[in-house]
Amino acid sequence: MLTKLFLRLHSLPLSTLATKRLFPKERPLHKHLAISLLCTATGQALTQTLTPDITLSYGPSLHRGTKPPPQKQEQEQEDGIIDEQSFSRVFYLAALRVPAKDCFVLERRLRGHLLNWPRIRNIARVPGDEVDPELVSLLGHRDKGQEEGENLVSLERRIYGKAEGDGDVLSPVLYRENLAKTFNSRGFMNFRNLAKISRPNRKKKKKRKEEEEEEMGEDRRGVGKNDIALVEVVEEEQGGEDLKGLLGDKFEGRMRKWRGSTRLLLLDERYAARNVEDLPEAIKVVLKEDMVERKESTFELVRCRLTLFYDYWQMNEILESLLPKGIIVPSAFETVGHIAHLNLKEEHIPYKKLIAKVVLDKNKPKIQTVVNKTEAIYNDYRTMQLEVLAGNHSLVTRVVENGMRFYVDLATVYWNSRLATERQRLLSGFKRNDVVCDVFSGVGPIAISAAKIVKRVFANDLNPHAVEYLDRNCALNRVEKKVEIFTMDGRRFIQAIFASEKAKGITQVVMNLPNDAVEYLDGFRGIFRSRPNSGDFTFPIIHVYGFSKAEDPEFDFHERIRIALSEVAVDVEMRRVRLVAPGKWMLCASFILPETVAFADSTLDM
Ligand SMILES: C[S@@+](CC[C@H](N)C(=O)[O-])C[C@H]1O[C@@H](n2cnc3c(N)ncnc32)[C@H](O)[C@@H]1O
Repeated sequence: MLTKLFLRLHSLPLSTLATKRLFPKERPLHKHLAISLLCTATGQALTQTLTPDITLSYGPSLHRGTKPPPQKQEQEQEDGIIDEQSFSRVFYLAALRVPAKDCFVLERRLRGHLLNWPRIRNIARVPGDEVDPELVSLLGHRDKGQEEGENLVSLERRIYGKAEGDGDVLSPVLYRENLAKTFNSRGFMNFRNLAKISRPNRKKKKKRKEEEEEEMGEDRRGVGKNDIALVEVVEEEQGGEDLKGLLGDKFEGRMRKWRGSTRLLLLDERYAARNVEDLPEAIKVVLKEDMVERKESTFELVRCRLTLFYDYWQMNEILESLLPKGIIVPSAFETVGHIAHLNLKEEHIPYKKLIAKVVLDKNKPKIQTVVNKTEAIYNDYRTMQLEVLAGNHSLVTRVVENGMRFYVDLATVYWNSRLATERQRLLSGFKRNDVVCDVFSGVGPIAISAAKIVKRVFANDLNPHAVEYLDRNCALNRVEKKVEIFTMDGRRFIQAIFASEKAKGITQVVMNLPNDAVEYLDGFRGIFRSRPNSGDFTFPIIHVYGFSKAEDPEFDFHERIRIALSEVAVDVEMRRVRLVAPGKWMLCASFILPETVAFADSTLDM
């Protein structure tokens, strides 16, 4: 059943319009949700309804709308397989069909009355709404006082060489001659040679097309269905001239009024079941103005169906509906390059593959792999035990931080994107003449970024995989000449580097191994002991990271530093970096290596 309103000047005032013509069966929202099965004329099941949630009476929600009938047999939900079809929801709305060229002006005017749903454009397109302007000009416009019938006859003559009642068909030669005389340059499209002369060159044509698209403000690729939603007109006027025969199947029913390209302005869902006289004044004014201006309306009110697909819904909406009630929906994850890194709780484990699939689906294409940390970090290299739950199994990824690129293999090296801000802060304190010594460098986020600022960097890590990536990343960021790489235990590295000639210029030392770095501070005791006291020494600034669960984390950390250095008078600048767990702080302490420590007698047992 198709119904539409065709507004004509004489039909004013709008309140006199027969309400039933517009939406023959009023279907207010609550009724709509209550219907268990809506049947089409052929008796097929059209929709399955959902139990309405009274608390959610407005806006798109998986608890609202109706489910379209399944297209294929619903499958048992397997591990990690999501029945995407079960997330489709159908909403019925009213829309104004308007000429494409007017849609943006009207959108601005009617803003408060249009559909305002996230990610749904209130200017919608349906298949066949685009009409070649040349065809429109061939038909002419009724505004010019020409009857539609005349337009059709003239169009038929131009396309077929004859119209109904014209008698014999013209001979091809005469026909072409006739055409050549009457057509303007754009009318030669069907005749190759003539078309070549008259067709604007490709570049110009492309430019014109782009301009037209820009005018329309839309991307033609978005016509009809996209991945998140589909708008279809479900009720419109029947009758009128059928131009299908002339223009092809896709124009069936659409071109009867021959207005050219059109767009749908989706009206706010409150107006879904309203008749024209019940629409707000702002909309009625627009309709009236149109009729006055053009002698007959080019606007029509249609009923349409908006289907929202799996891709429309946000991650939390999908997870909420997938997971049993009472289970907290995992909402956050860390990302390292193309990898999403979950930290699932015990209660999530039975659903880990489903959760991972949703995370993957909702964060493509940036996320290609979803992993879960299977146990806390205990090993020396601070690497994580990861289980790949969805996507590709490659844990080698590329991260961009601070304008630098880093290759990382999460299976063998440490990386934490959450420290990016802290690293940035640390780097902001480095100067051109600094020489940096990164004792626990990992794949180089500090060392390599520092190398762009400072004179020289000595970077060390015990993990051979980390050092391999450090080397690769230095080359990738073109700092290989500035960075000298070592693979040693941190304490021995400190001893070795400060025993060498390199020690002279070292101004900054970074010790980012928060679990244990403070224990390595004893490595500085006596580093200059064997050198003459009058020598040219630089006492570097040491930046050491640590965790503290104490009530006064700064005091606690300071105490541990003093103990490690066996020195009471250490003037420390302390900063809280971030809360890593409830009650557990990560801190950064910065201090100048005390002279007493550097020349201390007690050294490490080598
Ligand atoms: C927390 S990570 C920090 C890495 C890097 N600074 C970053 O911000 O990504 C600590 C690094 O210290 C390395 N490491 C652990 N124990 C070490 C030791 N005894 N000597 C040297 N490096 C060590 C680990 O392999 C790891 O790469």
